[in-house]
Amino acid sequence: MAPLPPPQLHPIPFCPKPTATPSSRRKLRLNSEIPTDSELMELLHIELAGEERIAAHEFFMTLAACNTVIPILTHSSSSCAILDEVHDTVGTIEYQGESPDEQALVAAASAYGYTLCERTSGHIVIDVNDEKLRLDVLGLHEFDSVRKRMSVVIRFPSGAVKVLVKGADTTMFSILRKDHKSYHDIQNATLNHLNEYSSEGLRTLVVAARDLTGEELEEWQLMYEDASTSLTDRSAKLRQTASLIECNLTLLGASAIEDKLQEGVPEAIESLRQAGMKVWVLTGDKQETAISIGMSCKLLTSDMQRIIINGTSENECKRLLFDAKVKFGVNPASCNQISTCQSDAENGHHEVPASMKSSNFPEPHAGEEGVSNGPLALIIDGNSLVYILEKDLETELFDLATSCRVVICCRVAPLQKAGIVDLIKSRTDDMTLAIGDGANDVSMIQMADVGVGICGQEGRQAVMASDFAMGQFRFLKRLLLVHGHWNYQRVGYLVLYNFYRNAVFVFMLFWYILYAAFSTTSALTDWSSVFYSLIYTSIPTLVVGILDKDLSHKTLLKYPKLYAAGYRQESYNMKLFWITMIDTVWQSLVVFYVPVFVYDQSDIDIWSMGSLWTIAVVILVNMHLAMDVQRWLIFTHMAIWGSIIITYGCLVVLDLIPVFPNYNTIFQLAKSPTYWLSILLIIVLALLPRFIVKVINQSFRPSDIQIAREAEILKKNHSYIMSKPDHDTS
Ligand SMILES: Nc1ncnc2c1ncn2[C@@H]1O[C@H](COP(=O)(O)OP(=O)(O)OP(=O)(O)O)[C@@H](O)[C@H]1O
Ligand SMILES: [Mg+2]
Repeated sequence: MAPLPPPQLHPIPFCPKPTATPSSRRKLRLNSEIPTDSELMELLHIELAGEERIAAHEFFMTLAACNTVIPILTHSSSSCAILDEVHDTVGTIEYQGESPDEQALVAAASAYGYTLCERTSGHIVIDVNDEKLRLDVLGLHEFDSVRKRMSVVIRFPSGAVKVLVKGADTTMFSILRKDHKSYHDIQNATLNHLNEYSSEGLRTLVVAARDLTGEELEEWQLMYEDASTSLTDRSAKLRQTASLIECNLTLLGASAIEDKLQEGVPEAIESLRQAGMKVWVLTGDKQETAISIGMSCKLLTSDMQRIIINGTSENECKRLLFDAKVKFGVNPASCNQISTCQSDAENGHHEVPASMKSSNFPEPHAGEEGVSNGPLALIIDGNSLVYILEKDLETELFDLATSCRVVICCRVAPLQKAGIVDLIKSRTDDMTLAIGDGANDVSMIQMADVGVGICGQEGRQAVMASDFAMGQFRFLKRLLLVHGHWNYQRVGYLVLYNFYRNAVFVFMLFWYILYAAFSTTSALTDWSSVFYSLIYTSIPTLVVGILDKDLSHKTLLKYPKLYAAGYRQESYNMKLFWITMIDTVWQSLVVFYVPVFVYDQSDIDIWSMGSLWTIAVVILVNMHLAMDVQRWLIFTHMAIWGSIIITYGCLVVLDLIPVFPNYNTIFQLAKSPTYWLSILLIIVLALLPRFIVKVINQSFRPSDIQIAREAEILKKNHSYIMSKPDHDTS
């Protein structure tokens, strides 16, 4: 008998927490916000006979049974366990599960009258149009990203045993029964529907089932038992067991689920791109779905030229890559700076995209002579990646991919996602960032330099494997553009400052050793040497390192290009390091020699000189820091000026102890104005070159950050003046 075309489940809006609708004698119903197809509904309510009716019945039974969703009765006087009892009360049922897609499918099945209402380890109960069916679950082959399908073996009350399977079209069509005479018609009709749905950006699934014979069941049961209790290679054995029964299936239908983009995804991606990052999408979804999602998050635009690589053999992939390179004039990539970031642009229940950021990433070659005019977008599928990543075609892919503005890899397995990140990591010096929300993103998150997990509805595996966790994709913009920028500036400055802070002190001691002709005497007390790093100068370093901000978060979010300072290494680079070191040598010479010259003709003792050097160097490094502080807070004032006061306090205390050689020195010194004037002279002379260079740089060669800062300050002052009442401004 030729089965009729399979029923198509119409796009179902995702309904995360459906609740029961109060209707008399219908005990467990979800809130019917889910739109249903009236024709299909009618079909499902006629007598269970005829191929179309049976296929529709089995389709919804599969949706309700083939999943790992757990129904939770939150408020009900009824119990599904009492199967034959008739209840008038209404229960509220909620579905909980790892996959939001499955929750949506179970909710959809419920809307069509197939309500999953109980699940234990051994059985499930499905309410089929008010008749409760208890089905024994003999085994479950969980979904995995390699098989891209899942199956469940069910014994029906009639004694028949069936395997119900659902999965991605790519892996489902190969395991369907092909001897059926109308197989091709059904397959083509389903494929057309699938293409239609996926080009609308919907996530599609194919549903199929078959009866198991007694022998098949026996053989499978033996293998399943062995595999599920195996201590070694368990997942491989289970996969092998699954393949035993996941074959010769009858196609029942296909479903499509809308996976809405999270709020703010297109804007976030746009900002990341403006900041100079290259965004790549790595998804397990179908190509059409991925392209549609790419369009809706504005990653792909209509003016882009698409290079599609869908090879089925190594040679074909090679040819496609080569042709694309020739056609679009792609030269071998010479870039050495790329960064990656995988982004979950979708709703929490649909993890997805991966991306790469580049600083000096070679700009797309599109637009070259006789070639193309628009930017390039590379779309490549998982099948091709099998040949490309595992063979010697990586270089070709790298050249092509780095020449494209956008890269979308679809139907990729978790390890392929990691492979792509590795491709960029191993061939460039740039930082890669991967972001995702599903278990299939874990390998990629771990492979990338920075892994970000989104706490979505797909479980917590991605979050557990990540360096940073966030609730939504759009927060990535703030994480990178604001916190990334601030942290880079702070760390860059602090590294230089700490080198300077320690080196200026050591150089000062070094000049003394030279001056004293290596006499092994010491001018500074041991206490001063220890306290210098520990007390006198440590707190300002910490406070500025934690609290300083060069620009406000508003400016940084408004002008994503300011992020470029990071990958241009503006805050810390070799040039800056050596300039700082030269400045350090100058400052240490000033600190040491000014007192030497000032007190040249006096009879001052060495401990007094040491005391002067100590306080001078502490004031100097704090003034140096004060010159660079960008945002003055009460804590910054307290830390910087407080450190100088504390240093004086410590010197006074130490000089009060008669057994110390420096006893009383500070009291003698502080009496004379020469002491105070020499400190002033040291500070002015030491910081003068630095001050002049800063002024020249800011006036004649301001960086983007300095310009933005100036604009921010002027605007603030301007708005302050504008907002002042008349009598104030007058
Ligand atoms: N629970 C499931 N049961 C059966 N098939 C599934 C299930 N979840 C996903 N699939 C199918 O397997 C495919 C691959 O899933 P996978 O989780 O690797 O990627 P994805 O969820 O589509 O995309 P992303 O990379 O964005 O997570 C899906 O596109 C879908 O067709
Ligand atoms: Mg997924």
